[in-house]
Amino acid sequence: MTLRLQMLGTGGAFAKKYFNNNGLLCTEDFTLLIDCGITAPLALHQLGKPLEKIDAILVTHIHGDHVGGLEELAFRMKFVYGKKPVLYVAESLAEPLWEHTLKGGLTQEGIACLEDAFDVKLLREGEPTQLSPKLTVELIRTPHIPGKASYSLYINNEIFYSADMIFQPELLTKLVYERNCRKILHEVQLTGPGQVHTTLQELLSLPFDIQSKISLMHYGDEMESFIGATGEMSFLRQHEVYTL
Ligand SMILES: Nc1ccn([C@@H]2O[C@@H]3COP(=O)(O)O[C@H]3[C@H]2O)c(=O)n1
Ligand SMILES: [Zn+2]
Ligand SMILES: [Zn+2]
Repeated sequence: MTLRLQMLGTGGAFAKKYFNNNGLLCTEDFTLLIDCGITAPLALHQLGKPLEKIDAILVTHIHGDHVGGLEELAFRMKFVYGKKPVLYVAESLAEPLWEHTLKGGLTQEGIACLEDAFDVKLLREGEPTQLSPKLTVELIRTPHIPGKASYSLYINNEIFYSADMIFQPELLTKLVYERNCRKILHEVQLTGPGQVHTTLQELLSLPFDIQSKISLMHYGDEMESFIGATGEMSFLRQHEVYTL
């Protein structure tokens, strides 16, 4: 089953050389935008991708580099295309996404709640959900910021796409050895203490066979100086199209 991934950006929250870590995941008949950060509208414009070609958006957690572009997207879909974008979101994130992030900008006549701006599809953690005939996504809650929910994705029961997350070696080991995970798209923090992210040093402690499945994303502007220093892992490049 062919899945294609094109990252709109592969940068961390403060990167300036790279757009926000948001990706277009495509089957032959469906395009899912994974996260829609502050830079997503500009990245889509530069790639020549019209918003109406996006069939749905899925958000992993509530940080600007993952949801900061939703206001523009919703307004342009409404006023330019006359459409309500489909939004997949974890049950636990729907209310805070509206109350804490989108309400201020989107509220106006005709828009009083998240469902007025988006065709909201709630996802439950641990329950694989079919988004289209060839695309199934399961949310796996992974730790990021204490007290804030964040969800990584298990795609088609074989590809792990990490949200921003603290290193979870047991999860990665279990996915590879017990759930036949064949590809891991993982966030990485190259320098400084991880705290709320996974450091390169932590990922380098994984067995080589797991490392060889990992592509690194959500990195800082210093990425180029780490080429050749990532063990069996490689860097995902923004705008390149990968067959997964
Ligand atoms: N305890 C924290 C919380 C946040 N941060 C930084 O803020 C960014 C928010 O977006 P992010 O992509 O999750 O990356 C976070 C950290 O860089 C951080 O460095 N330490
Ligand atoms: Zn982030
Ligand atoms: Zn985050």
